[in-house]
Amino acid sequence: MLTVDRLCAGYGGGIVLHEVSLRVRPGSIQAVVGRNGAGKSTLVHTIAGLVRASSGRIEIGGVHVAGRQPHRIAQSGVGLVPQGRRVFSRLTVAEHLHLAAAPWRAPTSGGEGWTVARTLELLPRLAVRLRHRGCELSGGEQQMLAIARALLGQPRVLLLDEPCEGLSPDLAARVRELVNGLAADGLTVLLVEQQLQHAMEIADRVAVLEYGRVVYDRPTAEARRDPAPLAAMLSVAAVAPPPANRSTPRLWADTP
Ligand SMILES: Nc1ncnc2c1ncn2[C@@H]1O[C@H](COP(=O)(O)OP(=O)(O)OP(=O)(O)O)[C@@H](O)[C@H]1O
Repeated sequence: MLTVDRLCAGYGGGIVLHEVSLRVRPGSIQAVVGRNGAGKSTLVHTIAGLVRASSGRIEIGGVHVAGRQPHRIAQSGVGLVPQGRRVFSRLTVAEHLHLAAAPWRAPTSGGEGWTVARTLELLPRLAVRLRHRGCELSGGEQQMLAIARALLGQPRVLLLDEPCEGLSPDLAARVRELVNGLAADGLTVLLVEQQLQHAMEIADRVAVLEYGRVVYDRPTAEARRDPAPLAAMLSVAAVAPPPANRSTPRLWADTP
């Protein structure tokens, strides 16, 4: 369970997040949408410890982690897939994976844990690119690598900051399928998305951030039944397709 309670955070004394509260259950996906500059990245960075919370609580499985160093928060079971992937251009895929799979990282979820072999099974495209450097990968491959790297940290809470940004519609749909499968396996997922429609395809709840405040947070099914408030907040058509089946994680094998 990820609990964020009246969280305030910002930069250089300025406040960006104003008393943000969210609760994300294990095995569920909480989408956070909002306009550019609303504070979505600041929220995931604060949960990951990259931005210091000025007040409020962040709990992972009931343990208060706000104020800890980022590596301690990662050890508590928080994995971050950052906006823009942030893969190292000069390191190979194999080097990224072996660095991320540090042996001190025991599974925090009590499950079998993520190994390099298991991530390659989930994301077989990476297996054929092991010797390629970050700068030689396509956008989709870089995104897979960013997700694999986060999984190797043995997260029980996965934070994804616009993982579909810049991907073709087909690849973006596969990333969503993958995220959906990870939630089906029990991960707690907080997904920052620009596209409301895409968020609603897989999320259990949708929250809207506006000027750093949560102005909407409802189950997706409810949002789908009454899309007008969301549409008004985001100035978009909030018609979404029915929920995706969350049963089996699908493999992502073919060429992106
Ligand atoms: N490192 C930083 N230093 C100072 N201000 C920052 C920093 N990062 C973000 N901000 C400011 O915080 C506010 C929220 O930015 P943030 O990146 O969290 O928004 P966002 O909702 O993720 O936007 P986008 O959808 O464009 O990625 C903005 O006003 C931004 O200028």
